[in-house]
Amino acid sequence: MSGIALVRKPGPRIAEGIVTHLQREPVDPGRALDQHEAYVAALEAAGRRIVYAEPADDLPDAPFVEDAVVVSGRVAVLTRPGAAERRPEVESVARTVRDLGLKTVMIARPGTLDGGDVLQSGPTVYIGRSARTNEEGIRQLAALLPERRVVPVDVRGVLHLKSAVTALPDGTLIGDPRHVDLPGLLVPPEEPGAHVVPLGGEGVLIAASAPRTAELLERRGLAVTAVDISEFEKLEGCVTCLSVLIEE
Ligand SMILES: CN(C)C(=N)NCCC[C@H](N)C(=O)O
Repeated sequence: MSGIALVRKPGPRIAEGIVTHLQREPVDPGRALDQHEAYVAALEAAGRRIVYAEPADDLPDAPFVEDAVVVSGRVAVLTRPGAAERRPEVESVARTVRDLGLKTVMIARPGTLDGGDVLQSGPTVYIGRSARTNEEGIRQLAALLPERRVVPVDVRGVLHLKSAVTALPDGTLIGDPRHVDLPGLLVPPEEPGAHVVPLGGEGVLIAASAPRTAELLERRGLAVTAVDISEFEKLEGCVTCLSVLIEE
């Protein structure tokens, strides 16, 4: 698949990232960097051109780059993250997407929106109503993407919509009905199995912590690549959070 994957390397302060629903565990920055390199290599092997946002080593959660920008076609919506300490991440991501020639628009106060709450599947954009994304953020994103069908979704007990549900290449939603009410969910056998990144065609990227889901998806004819992202999972990250896919 052609296209870009926007990513950002984890910095030495990654272990200080925000933890909301999990018990804090020690995070090894060196291991996180190695895992990030393997994640990037998997996207590259799937044909993506890798573009790095500039390092933001003072901002521990900066590698979760998906929360700073939502890209729809050639429009990049710069977010206003719900956690105030994550807002400084957006400026450098804005520079990168402008350098790529995307038109930038932004979510403005009092709206809050994290990219992790935005799940795009075909013509539909599901937007999580979560502790990070408010009603005004949803309203603004819908107004900025008038050609898309926007579906707000309540999120319970997890950080983001995409902590609970993502989409397979055929549009099937895979996720956990304890956290979202969406019809026709394919329920994965383990929690991190709810997170997939489409790699093009029948390819999907998932976390190595979801081996039974990998088997389930392979039985459905998908080509699964698994990557170990344990250090990011300790900070409530998942495979989607570490990249933004941009079509060229
Ligand atoms: C879909 N997900 C989960 C994301 N897009 N982002 C994860 C951000 C994790 C970070 N420690 C935080 O609490 O903000």
